Amino acid sequence: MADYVAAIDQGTTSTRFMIFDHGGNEVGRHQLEHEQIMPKAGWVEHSPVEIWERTRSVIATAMNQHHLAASDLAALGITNQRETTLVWNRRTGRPYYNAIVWQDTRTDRIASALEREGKGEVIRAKAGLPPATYFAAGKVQWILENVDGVRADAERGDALFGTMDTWVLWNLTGGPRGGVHITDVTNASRTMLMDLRTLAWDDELLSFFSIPRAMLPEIKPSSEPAGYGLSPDVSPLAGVPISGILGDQQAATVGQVCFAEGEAKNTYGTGNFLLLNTGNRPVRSQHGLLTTVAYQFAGQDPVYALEGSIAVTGSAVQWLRDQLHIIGDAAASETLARRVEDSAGVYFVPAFSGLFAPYWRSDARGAIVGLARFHNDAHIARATLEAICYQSRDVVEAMAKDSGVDLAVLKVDGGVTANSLCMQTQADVLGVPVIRPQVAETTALGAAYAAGLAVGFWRDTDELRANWNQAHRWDPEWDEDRRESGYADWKRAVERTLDWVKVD
Ligand SMILES: Nc1ncnc2c1ncn2[C@@H]1O[C@H](COP(=O)(O)OP(=O)(O)O)[C@@H](O)[C@H]1O
Ligand SMILES: O=P(O)(O)OC[C@H](O)CO
Repeated sequence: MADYVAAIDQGTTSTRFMIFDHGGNEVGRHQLEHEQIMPKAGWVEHSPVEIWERTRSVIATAMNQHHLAASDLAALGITNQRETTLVWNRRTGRPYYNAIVWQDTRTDRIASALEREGKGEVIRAKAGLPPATYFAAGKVQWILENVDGVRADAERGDALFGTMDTWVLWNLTGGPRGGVHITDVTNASRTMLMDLRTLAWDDELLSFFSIPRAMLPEIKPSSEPAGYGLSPDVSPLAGVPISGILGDQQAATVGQVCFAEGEAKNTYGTGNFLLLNTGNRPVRSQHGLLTTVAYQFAGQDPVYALEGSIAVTGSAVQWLRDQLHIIGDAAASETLARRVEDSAGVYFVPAFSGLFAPYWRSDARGAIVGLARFHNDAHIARATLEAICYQSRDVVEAMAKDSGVDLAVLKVDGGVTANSLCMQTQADVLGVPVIRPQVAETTALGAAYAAGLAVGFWRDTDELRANWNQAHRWDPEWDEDRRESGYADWKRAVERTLDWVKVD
């Protein structure tokens, strides 16, 4: 059998192709960023054509750089930024409009109308999600209502809806010449259109958004033993089965080997996403968390998770770099923040896209509070890192209330975990140790695991567990008084951001 398994990770800021060996070690990678298109405040778009080109390019470059051929790969997995939505023409392969990104808030009126019309409760009960701009269905509705010709094409079955997994897979399998139009249960669970118990598109939910069924992909498990075939004219990987598909946060859950009920991970990327495995039953949150499918391996029952999604964490660091210009790169946030002992009473609530979990307030906007003339850029940098940690505490508290699980340690991964000060602060703010595995790219690894399990490259999840090794551990240092007074002030700061924009 071939020695490696690879994964495409189509993320919010970049697309990467990663190759792993049987021990779960990285063998090679290539990564390219794509443009963040922001035509108006609150709007965020990506060019699907650029993303598809970048996908082809990262595959070809990584394979060439590491002198690998398709025959070296046993399987390929796909993982993706979730909820980001596009609609394209089946015959031409051309998108009707840019992809509308998960952070985009243009559908706030659609979301608030659902609540006003009493449909919110049905969506919560069936899809496990609160009506919010975050999820895909409102974005599809917006495209159907605002882009000429899409609705008629959608009703005829010529206009196809997909999240990034679907778009990338459709193109890899031939595009207009017979591309496979599917998604997996984890991505479908982020649309507001799938019933979590039947794992099928739901007619009542479709009717809330006036979405024609003909435009929807078929829902599949997260792993597919037969795999989907790559088209030889689009990729050097022809012959390698695509046998795993998972949304990126679910993939990180698999990569962090959270296979038992009660196991959790927190990923720190553009946003933060804490997922707790709740076993084979969907748990309804009473505290602002989402119910979502964690994964479904072929022939097995689905495994569900409670999720705390935070919209802005690593992207607040990017904001310091790109908009305030107080740091040159993300890593400099640590150097700058270390120039001061603490944030000296400054709190930064980066509610750029409203607030996600556990608040779900699209009327919130960002604020920096507690400023005096004394404060400088280092205090702002420190407050930014603290905000990442306090937002995570908000979801950890909600998780404990919903599930009764008090985390003894927090398993972390993602770009921000390179910031040791931030991880130390996370341990301090939570009062539990924070641990990071040796392979920090758990998202791509999880997609590779799903693909490799499907084709027998890995025998079972026990074999994957043996691959997990701790690389770093941060233990709490703050005393209880500092921890609790800091958190109480954070909650006061959050209050200041609410009810800032008028949605209706
Ligand atoms: N040393 C660092 N300190 C703080 N933030 C960082 C650091 N390195 C990267 N980041 C942040 O991590 C994010 C990228 O992480 P990544 O896991 O690649 O995200 P994504 O998968 O969302 O694209 C960026 O938002 C960046 O600002
Ligand atoms: O691409 P990331 O890592 O920012 O993840 C985005 C999430 O999937 C959004 O739900």
